Amino acid sequence: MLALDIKNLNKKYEHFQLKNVSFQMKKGYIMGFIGANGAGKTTTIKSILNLTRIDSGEIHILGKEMKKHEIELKQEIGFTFGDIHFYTRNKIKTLTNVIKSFYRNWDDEAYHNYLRRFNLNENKKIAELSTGMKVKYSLALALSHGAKLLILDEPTSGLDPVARDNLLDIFQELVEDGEISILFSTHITTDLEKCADYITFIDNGQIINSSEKEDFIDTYRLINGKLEQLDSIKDQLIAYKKNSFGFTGLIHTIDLDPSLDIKSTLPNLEEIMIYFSKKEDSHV
Ligand SMILES: Nc1ncnc2c1ncn2[C@@H]1O[C@H](COP(=O)(O)OP(=O)(O)OP(=O)(O)O)[C@@H](O)[C@H]1O
Repeated sequence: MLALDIKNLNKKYEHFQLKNVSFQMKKGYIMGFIGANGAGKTTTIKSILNLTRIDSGEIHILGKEMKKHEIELKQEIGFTFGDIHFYTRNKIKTLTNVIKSFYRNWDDEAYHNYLRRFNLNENKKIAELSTGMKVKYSLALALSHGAKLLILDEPTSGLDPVARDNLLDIFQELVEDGEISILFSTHITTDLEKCADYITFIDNGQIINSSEKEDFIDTYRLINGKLEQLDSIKDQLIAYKKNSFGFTGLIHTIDLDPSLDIKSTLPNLEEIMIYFSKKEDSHV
């Protein structure tokens, strides 16, 4: 079963648009959603959650069409956007009491467990929370109403390395029994190397690739060549950088001619993102 099925999502702002965004996420897995600043991650997430109006497209969540079943589906979705701009003069406890009243399956025991695990004091005011504490509090809320799909916008940014590592462990525990699925956007590609099963990469409003992590990486090769080889391969490269030894470039694996005497290695996610960000200039 699919936790998420997005088809041909289009959304236009004055200076930006999501263009035919389509991807699917299987139930019980963790998908990392990556892309540079301004690539369209938050806009996609808000569109999925119907927090912004889309121009066209179809969104199915847990087998149901979001447009038709929004109220019911919102019970099954936990989402966070990190910051909290409301009820800031109130204590955590007060805001929780408001939020929990919206959820049929609110689990107080789970909520208090997460507060303890995240070292959060219910008597602190929202305005007194650090960025990392706000992220953790948002997550505690998202995790305490029996959500089957978690959609988290940059949940690890603002967290220190220890808190981030703890959170990634929690993600892995949550998906273990195959019932919960997690989509999270991030810039921190090492988080994905640790815990994502699937990667979806958005660049300038378009999905470049969405696949299992190993297949995703295997789609590309990083090559190191001599300057005199550059002309013969330049057109196939996604982008390249010249250096004092020659050049390094990113290429689609299928475009790499094995008969060429050029060293190639598997890139990491960060390298893939960096070269794509330079694609428009064709070289860096
Ligand atoms: N309400 C809006 N009105 C007009 N343009 C918007 C609006 N919200 C976002 N945008 C534009 O849409 C583009 C994509 O923004 P979005 O927040 O989706 O990117 P992102 O990938 O989440 O970036 P980041 O990693 O920086 O959070 C940006 O150019 C942004 O300026």
